Amino acid sequence: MAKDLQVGVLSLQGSVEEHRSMLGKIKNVKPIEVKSLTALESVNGIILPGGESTTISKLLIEFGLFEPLKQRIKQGLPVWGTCAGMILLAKDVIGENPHLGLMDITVRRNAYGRQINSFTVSENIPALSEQRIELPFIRAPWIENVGKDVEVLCSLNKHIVAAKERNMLVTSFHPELTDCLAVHQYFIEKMIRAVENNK
Ligand SMILES: NC(=O)CC[C@H](N)C(=O)O
Repeated sequence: MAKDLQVGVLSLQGSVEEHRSMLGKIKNVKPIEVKSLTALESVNGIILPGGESTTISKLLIEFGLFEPLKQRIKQGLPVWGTCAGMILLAKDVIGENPHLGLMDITVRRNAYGRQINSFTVSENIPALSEQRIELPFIRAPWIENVGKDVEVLCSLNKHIVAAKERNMLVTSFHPELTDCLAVHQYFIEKMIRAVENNK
């Protein structure tokens, strides 16, 4: 029988509950609230949720998690950044200093405009799911450039909104606000379970 995976959600600010509730619906997965070093050390993978990237970055420093998280991701911990989480992972943020600076992407914050310009589209992303999935965008960033090791998973109107580089997955949109578990399942099976099976 497959061993339970401890899947963390960085729980400092943002859409934390939504991700935890999605993880709670997946078999053999234990959602873990990560806001301490001990919790960070215990997880097999981690989700950096949407919210406000500058706030989450400051809180990471305040809680003493910034460097430890950065190191664990560098060492191969599977990570999925949604929206603000994508901004946190980017090596390059247009007009601002980067935060964790780990993934070879250039992102534009609030690229789609303000809260009022939030929208949902339905797309086929064969790399992530066999079903069509709903993609809610909320003051979302997009990716303007990717480095050579980055795999582009989805573009909308020529803007990249989902990508992967080694152990890092990023999406501009919020699957945790839909009732479709496909992207969570992808992260767990294809990224976390894959690493665990190779240990
Ligand atoms: N829904 C989100 O995560 C929005 C991201 C937010 N606009 C930021 O720049 O951090």
